[in-house]
Amino acid sequence: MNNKKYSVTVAGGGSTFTPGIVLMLLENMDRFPIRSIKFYDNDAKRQETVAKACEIYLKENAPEIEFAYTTDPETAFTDIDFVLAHIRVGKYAMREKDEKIPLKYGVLGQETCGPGGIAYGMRSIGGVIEILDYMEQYSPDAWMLNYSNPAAIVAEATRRLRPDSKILNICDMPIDLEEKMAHMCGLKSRKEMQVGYYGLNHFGWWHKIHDKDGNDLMPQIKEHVAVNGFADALSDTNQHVDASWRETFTKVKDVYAVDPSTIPNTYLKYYLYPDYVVEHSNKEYTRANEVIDGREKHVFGICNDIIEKGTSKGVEGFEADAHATYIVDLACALAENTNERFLLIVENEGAIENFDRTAMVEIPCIVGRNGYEKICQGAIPQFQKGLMEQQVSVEKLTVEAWIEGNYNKLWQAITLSKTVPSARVAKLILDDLIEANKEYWPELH
Ligand SMILES: NC(=O)c1ccc[n+]([C@@H]2O[C@H](COP(=O)([O-])OP(=O)(O)OC[C@H]3O[C@@H](n4cnc5c(N)ncnc54)[C@H](O)[C@@H]3O)[C@@H](O)[C@H]2O)c1
Ligand SMILES: O=P(O)(O)OC[C@H]1O[C@H](O[C@H]2[C@H](O)[C@@H](O)[C@@H](O)O[C@@H]2CO)[C@H](O)[C@@H](O)[C@@H]1O
Ligand SMILES: [Mn+2]
Repeated sequence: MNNKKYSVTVAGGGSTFTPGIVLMLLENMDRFPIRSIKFYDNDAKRQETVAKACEIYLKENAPEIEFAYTTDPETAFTDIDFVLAHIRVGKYAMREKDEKIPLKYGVLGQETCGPGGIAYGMRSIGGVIEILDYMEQYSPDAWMLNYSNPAAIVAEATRRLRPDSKILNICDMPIDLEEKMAHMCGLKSRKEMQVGYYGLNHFGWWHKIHDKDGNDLMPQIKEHVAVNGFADALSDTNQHVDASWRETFTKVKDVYAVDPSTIPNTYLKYYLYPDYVVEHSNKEYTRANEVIDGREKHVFGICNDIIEKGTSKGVEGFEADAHATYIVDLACALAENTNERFLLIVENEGAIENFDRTAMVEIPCIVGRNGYEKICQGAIPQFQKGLMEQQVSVEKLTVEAWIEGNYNKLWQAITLSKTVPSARVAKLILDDLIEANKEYWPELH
């Protein structure tokens, strides 16, 4: 280990995930020493609540770390080694619209899937590119670890618009699910497994899982998933106690049944059972409402409590986000050349042999000081290839629509989504989304 101490900027300082990430960083100081943490957000008021609480917590628990929060890009991005980016352009107010507008027309409403995910992508591209540009302007050697959603569309946009930038796009859903699979096999951690995985972000499959001695764990995991999905494999650190997440973890058994040769990502539910999802949705109260009434109230409640009391001592509820340790793992891999394996969202270039070379795919990679090397996944089956070809076209058309301001390409993107029944319905949804997103989308012609 070199003796360097790192300087980190959290972009989206006002995120509900920020306190969990800060505590997780503090827990990992032995392997990832930190000299400075800065928060950056474009909503000063939202960020201030999270920042003031974290400032108190840091003073009481790690006074040696310099801390600052700002809305000024130069202050935020100067003299840093890493940007941890988790912005939500349009915040929960727009997530709610993403979810409720499609439902008006009988189409599922989801944060990152279907028309809602496309709408969110059209807002996120500009925000993420702006942060990447600030980082490159003020700290050209820094790396951005991006988990701002919708990661598939954001990754395609950065491939098209900033192909040489130092950004790694990553998602924590496979990490959460691997933790559950490790539990199914009686292992302590997902790190005791080695996996083969292919797909797009929120659209992938495990096709190989071995333990450290090379034993095949797939039969044991399949036996469990066939009956229970991921439902009863919740780990102690699992945050998803909300009913909607439990339902999603259970539904995996039906997703698995369609192709029992692989283990699916939970998000495939939205593409393979969209009718079921719509039937089980409440048009008036979607996941955005659940999050506003749940996670957001919880996190901001704790922050306000700490600020009022002037101390974090005796205030319960601030918890390190255990699943987010992959962020430290990833930063360490880059900084310390650990050559650890991660599922990253990267340009295919033949890693999935029979799939578009330019697609941004989610596959295992080895990460070290000079970035990543992809691990070839070979040829994929016709079923997955067909689904992925349709979905990657949705993602590419969305990015093209954003770059060109092209109405028809966005209409095509929504029409192509497996969650949408026809071009007619796609147009109705699109026209409502345009109205709702005036403040955020480029003008479409
Ligand atoms: N990749 C993953 O697996 C994964 C996992 C969890 C969350 N996420 C993503 O993390 C993000 C945060 O989620 P959340 O629920 O905490 O949302 P949130 O709304 O609580 O936080 C997002 C913050 O981003 C800020 N923001 C918006 N646009 C910005 C911009 N242009 N520049 C700077 N800041 C900006 C907002 O003001 C807000 O404070 C979302 O994109 C979410 O989808 C990703
Ligand atoms: O509906 P939300 O906002 O609760 O969750 C949407 C996100 O879900 C996944 O992330 C989970 C993650 O899998 C889990 O380990 C833990 O960290 O919580 C996250 C948020 O609930 C998904 O990967 C994200 O992309 C979604 O934004
Ligand atoms: Mn994700």
